Amino acid sequence: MTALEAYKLRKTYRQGGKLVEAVRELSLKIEPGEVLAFLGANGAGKTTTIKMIAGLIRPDTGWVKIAGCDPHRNSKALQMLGAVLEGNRNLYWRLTPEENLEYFGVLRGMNRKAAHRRGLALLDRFELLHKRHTPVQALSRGMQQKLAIAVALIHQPRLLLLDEPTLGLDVEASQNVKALVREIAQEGCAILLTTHQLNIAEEISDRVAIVQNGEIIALEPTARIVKQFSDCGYIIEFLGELDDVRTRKIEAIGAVVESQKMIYAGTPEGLYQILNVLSPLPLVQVKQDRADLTKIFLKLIGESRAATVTHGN
Ligand SMILES: Nc1ncnc2c1ncn2[C@@H]1O[C@H](COP(=O)(O)OP(=O)(O)OP(=O)(O)O)[C@@H](O)[C@H]1O
Repeated sequence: MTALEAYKLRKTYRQGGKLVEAVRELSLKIEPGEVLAFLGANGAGKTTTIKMIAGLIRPDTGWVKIAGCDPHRNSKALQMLGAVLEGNRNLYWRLTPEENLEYFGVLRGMNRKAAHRRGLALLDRFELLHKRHTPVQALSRGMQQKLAIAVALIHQPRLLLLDEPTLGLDVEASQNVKALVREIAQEGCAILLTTHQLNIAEEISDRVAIVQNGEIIALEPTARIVKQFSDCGYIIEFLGELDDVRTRKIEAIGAVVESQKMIYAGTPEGLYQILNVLSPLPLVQVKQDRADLTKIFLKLIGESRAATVTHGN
């Protein structure tokens, strides 16, 4: 059974007398064992979507089903959901890992003994068994993050929501969490992952959804999207200041402009148009580059913005 189905979700907020359409007709599905990376710039609508999926915000229209159950109508859906949403705030800092796991297991409807047993198994698997009696506040950040994921898995959910699981972790802790995410998926849990670290998304996701202005602008297998875009990325480095008019023209072609550099993943014709607009600023180099998710993301966001400018909305 499909682990997550979200259908035409829509949410509008009222902000200082103005309406903000945070999410508009957003649909997605995740199958068991699949990791979907949910990507988007700040304010794109990711958190609002995830909160609607987690049953924390009611959509204006549309619906969510977790393993066939709507979290807004049937509390059973929440038994099939695990979430690590805002950092590791799902933990009690003064309690030990063992106590946290048992507490949350019972809260999710498990009997105490079963929660204890599963908690110990998770601690063992997450290499935290030696810290089981240490208060959470005295654990390292990486350990806290692993524990937060363990707590979210205590009741063996079908769907795990992970918000920035590797943020602020060092290289080793980050590798550790990435490997765990893959393992959890291999055991059949579906994972919806949000991150701004696109290299992480590229490494561990099966599919990528890119959201902009509350809408999905790309939803594809990660390998396919990277392959599809390979060899079509250009980095253009130049000297001097680019004025606003020329910046807007170049953005309208679909490039993403940074300081003294722009990234364009389009056709050679588009590249020449950009060079024309740039002229007579001195060029440092124009190089073709292997596609990675960062460039693809910038390209799609750039194109989508260009389309918005062209259509004038
Ligand atoms: N409680 C709220 N009241 C009013 N507007 C809100 C509220 N929450 C979010 N918004 C607005 O909705 C839009 C989408 O916000 P959201 O937090 O879902 O984006 P996001 O993709 O998670 O961003 P980030 O990557 O910065 O966390 C933004 O314009 C934001 O300002």
